[in-house]
Amino acid sequence: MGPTLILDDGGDATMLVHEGVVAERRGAVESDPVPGDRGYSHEKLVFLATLRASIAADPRRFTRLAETIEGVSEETTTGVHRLAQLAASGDLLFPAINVNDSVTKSKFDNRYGIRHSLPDGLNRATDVLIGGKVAFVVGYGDVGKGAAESLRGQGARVVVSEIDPICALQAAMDGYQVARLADVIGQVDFVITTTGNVAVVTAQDVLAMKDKAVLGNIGHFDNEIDMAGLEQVPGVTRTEIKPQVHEWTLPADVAPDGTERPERSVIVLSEGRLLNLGNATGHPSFVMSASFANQVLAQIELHVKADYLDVAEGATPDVHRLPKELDEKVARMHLAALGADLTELTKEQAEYIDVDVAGPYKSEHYRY
Ligand SMILES: NC(=O)c1ccc[n+]([C@@H]2O[C@H](COP(=O)([O-])OP(=O)(O)OC[C@H]3O[C@@H](n4cnc5c(N)ncnc54)[C@H](O)[C@@H]3O)[C@@H](O)[C@H]2O)c1
Repeated sequence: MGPTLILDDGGDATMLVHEGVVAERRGAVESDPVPGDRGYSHEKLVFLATLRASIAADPRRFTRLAETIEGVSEETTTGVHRLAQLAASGDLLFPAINVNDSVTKSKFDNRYGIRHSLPDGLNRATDVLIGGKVAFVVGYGDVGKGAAESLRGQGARVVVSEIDPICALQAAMDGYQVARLADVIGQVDFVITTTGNVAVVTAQDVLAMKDKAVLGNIGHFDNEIDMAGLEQVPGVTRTEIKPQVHEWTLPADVAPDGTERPERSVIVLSEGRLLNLGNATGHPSFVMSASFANQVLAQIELHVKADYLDVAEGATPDVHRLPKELDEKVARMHLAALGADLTELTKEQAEYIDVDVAGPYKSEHYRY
């Protein structure tokens, strides 16, 4: 018997099973994309090569696996996005629990974890002083909020870009300059991507960067910064300063506005992959303890087949969040280690605000 549960981070194992089933049904794996194609990345090539090798060795491996798997719990924003796409198209093969959107995951790991591990990565990689410099954070979601806060804490002047007006307004109200990357790129010393989106820093953006500026991604894949596009720039060279730290020398050229630009270079961290993992040791264990407690609870829910995971006759599986009671339980379990004393509701207060003394204390749509 094969595995019955997947515990995923980024959706790779889940996608391998789903795309494996499709490829086995078709008897072939899709052809490799080339630089410039939608979805091209080094990871995608490795993914497709893995599928090809699997089908050659065992043409029904993923079909069998999909039959025994009872569900998946997913750790991160990008993986949840992929699950949501599969559920929307009716192609999700088993129920999924979105661990990322437990409050005790995304509002803690994505924010407070990044607040620790972003400066850790920058310092270990470069030891460049952050104070007094200009730092640009692309995206102001949970990861962007932690990134901007940590850079400001180091004394940087932080500029944020957003495509979502709510997050852009939050950034402005938090006191950050909100600007488009292209408008200020020539003045910034650090560019950090936090979006989980594709090509938010293009090769043209890199060409416009200040000499010796530092560029890093703490969002997701190496296509968030268009690394494949950067490699294609004529005359560009890459020198390894130390593992995971590369100086990309850009040839003298003429900018789109006609200005002549001399030879210059930018420092790219972790080859465009997650810099807090490549240049440092990721998040500290305490914040990951909250994330992994959610994962353990989600795996138990899948194993015992909690009622809300049932798939109705004729319906397709869906993506669920953990019940709020369990989210509160994770937080409750971490309070004592920080010396935090929780106030207990009186029965009268609980009735007044219409909750149970034991929780949950907030409605599902409360945003924290
Ligand atoms: N490095 C790590 O350790 C770590 C930890 C947690 C999450 N992540 C990853 O970080 C990424 C972001 O996670 P999150 O929880 O902050 O997600 P989120 O959805 O809360 O935030 C992403 C933000 O990026 C914005 N955005 C999208 N495209 C943009 C663009 N072109 N320009 C500017 N802003 C843009 C969105 O509007 C959104 O506000 C995900 O890929 C997630 O998987 C990484």
